[in-house]
Amino acid sequence: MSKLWQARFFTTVNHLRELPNTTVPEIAFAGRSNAGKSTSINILCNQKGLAFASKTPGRTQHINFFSIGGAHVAMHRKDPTKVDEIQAMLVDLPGYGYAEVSGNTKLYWQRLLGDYVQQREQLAALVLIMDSRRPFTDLDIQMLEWFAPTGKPIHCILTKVDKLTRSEATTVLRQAQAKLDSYVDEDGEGFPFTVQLFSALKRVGLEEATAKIVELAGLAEDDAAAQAERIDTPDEESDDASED
Ligand SMILES: Nc1nc2c(ncn2[C@@H]2O[C@H](COP(=O)(O)OP(=O)(O)OP(=O)(O)O)[C@@H](O)[C@H]2O)c(=O)[nH]1
Ligand SMILES: [Mg+2]
Repeated sequence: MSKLWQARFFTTVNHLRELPNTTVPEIAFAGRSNAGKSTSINILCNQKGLAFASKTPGRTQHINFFSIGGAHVAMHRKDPTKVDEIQAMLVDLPGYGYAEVSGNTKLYWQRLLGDYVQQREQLAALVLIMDSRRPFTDLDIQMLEWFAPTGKPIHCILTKVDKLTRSEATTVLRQAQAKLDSYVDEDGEGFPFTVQLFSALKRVGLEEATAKIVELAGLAEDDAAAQAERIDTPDEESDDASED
């Protein structure tokens, strides 16, 4: 059972000033409207109705936070003792590039998204969800370039691969990898960008995505630490246990 399965709805945010004052790592899911962000969150968390997925593009219009750890947090949100138990947050961002929203609304959301990804200290990594049939649209690139200067990781998920043949999928993955490798900073250093294929429908790449997100959210160490505690490992065995 993956840690992500514990996810619960935490809060919805419409303005930056409403962002929760939690300090745990956040993993945000960004991507074009209809790319499959909400569906991916549901599959990763093994809960059908957690994030609201829809056939209608532009469905997720607020920033939705899902907490991991901390029993019944949704009900005890105001109770700091419960909030303390939260270990990480998954964040479902509104999709961009949705043609039907008016210019002003679009600008408002674009700015909110930009500010959130560039300024949110708690944000540990970005998961960039892209339709494998048309990855790296202009707005995806903009998102990538907004976030790259933070030096934090971006994990690209090329979803809906069930719509591609095996050889198409292989090509798409190779091209995406090359695209990400082409980003270098002023010193010629690459960025911590990774990419994988995924299908929520066929559950392709589910294990890989889970492991990656658990790692990025800092939940992997927690798991290892909890396990060590349970087994009560003597000191001399924990060669790589780096806590002071
Ligand atoms: N074939 C296929 N369809 C998928 C997959 N993942 C999502 N979809 C479909 O894509 C549509 C959009 O999915 P959502 O998860 O709502 O997309 P979103 O990125 O959250 O969209 P917004 O909330 O508008 O930003 C839905 O009809 C999903 O059923 C997949 O892996 N394969
Ligand atoms: Mg959505």
